[in-house]
Amino acid sequence: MTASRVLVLNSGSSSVKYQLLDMRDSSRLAVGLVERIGEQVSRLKHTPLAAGGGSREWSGPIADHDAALKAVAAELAKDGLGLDSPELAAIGHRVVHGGKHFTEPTVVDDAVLAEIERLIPVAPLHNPANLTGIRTAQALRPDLPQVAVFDTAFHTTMPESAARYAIDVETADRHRIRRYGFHGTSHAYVSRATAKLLGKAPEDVNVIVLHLGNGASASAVRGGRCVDTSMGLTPLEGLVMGTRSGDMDPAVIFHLARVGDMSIAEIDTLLNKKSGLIGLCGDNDMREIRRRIDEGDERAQLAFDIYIHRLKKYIGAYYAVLGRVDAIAFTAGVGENAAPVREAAVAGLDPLGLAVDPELNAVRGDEPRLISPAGARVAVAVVPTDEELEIATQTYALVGGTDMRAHRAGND
Ligand SMILES: Nc1ncnc2c1ncn2[C@@H]1O[C@H](COP(=O)(O)OP(=O)(O)O)[C@@H](O)[C@H]1O
Ligand SMILES: CC(=O)OP(=O)(O)O
Ligand SMILES: [Mg+2]
Repeated sequence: MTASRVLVLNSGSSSVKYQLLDMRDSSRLAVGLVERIGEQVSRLKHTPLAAGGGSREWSGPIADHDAALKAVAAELAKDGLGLDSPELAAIGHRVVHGGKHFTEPTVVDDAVLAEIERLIPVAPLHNPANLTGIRTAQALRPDLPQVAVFDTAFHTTMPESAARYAIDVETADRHRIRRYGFHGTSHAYVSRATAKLLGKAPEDVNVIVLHLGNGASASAVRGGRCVDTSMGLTPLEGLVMGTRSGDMDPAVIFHLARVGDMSIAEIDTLLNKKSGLIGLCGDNDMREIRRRIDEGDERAQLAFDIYIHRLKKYIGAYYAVLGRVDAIAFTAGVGENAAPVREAAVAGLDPLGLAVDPELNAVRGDEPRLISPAGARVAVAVVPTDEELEIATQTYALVGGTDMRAHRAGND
């Protein structure tokens, strides 16, 4: 029996999403989520799809990502899908910051671990959790290849004109300050899937991808290669997000330090965790914000308007960067589910060939779909992302499994 399973771990600052896949047909054997790690009550939800059973939920304290992964391993073992299985070929890890160095999925060794650790200052919310996930997985299965798939990799094709900040070149180079971009696994997957939806090869289409989750980013993809993206040195730049400010005058930071008497650590927390939608209206969940707007809540409406204004600016900017745009693709939690966000983001852009058909926009579903009117110059699409499948596919290909690229969205 050849090992054909891949476990994918997507460790966030306070959560772990995981999937166990059988790469012979890319089917999911189990999926799950551990949330609120480090809080008094953490929650684990495990769904053993292969076993046909329903979801199991568990609440209780899970102190850190090490404990979280051990709890996941215990749940998998209950269904005979434990990490000790000889059918497991590799474990694939989402690693958020890979710097300039990692342009491809990489089998983890000590040097790779050291580099991920060195990048912690530029991804303080994400890289420590990614590292713990890898180390715990290594301890559980020292014989298995651990593969790191980097959020930054897809963006390494950006030209210097997009990747560099206009600051002193020597200072920037000394501290490796440049725009790296994130959510690259999603931007890559979704731009390919969008080309497929249009019945074209990725090389032949220019796409603006809007990844709108809790973290949010836009990218301009020309012929399958990223030419610009909205996140920068860290995942703080760009769009308005659930808890992050996105773009603002950097002098706000000096002002808060000098006049507001705040420390750098306090400002960091303010901009990363207490800004964006939650800072503007007290909620970071778009469902809740829409509910409040329907009740006439003005703060929620203003937060929504600021979110949309920024999104629209990026659509315009990337339209100009690409020159010719074939499609705009909405993805991730907000992009896939929030029809009012999609409608508002393209409202008034008819002169650019952009419009949304209200009936098509109201359709819900898991499949990629067009929401622009028939005959529109630019296709507007909802394209569900699947970072876990993409990580599994890249991981399996790297460790010598059958190259599943033909099965990936957009390539078959
Ligand atoms: N039905 C829905 N309507 C509007 N927004 C939704 C819906 N479902 C999820 N969301 C939004 O998606 C967000 C989470 O997106 P997701 O891509 O899962 O984020 P992340 O991976 O960054 O945790 C939630 O904060 C919520 O605002
Ligand atoms: C990089 C990033 O912002 O990731 P997430 O959306 O998972 O927080
Ligand atoms: Mg996400």
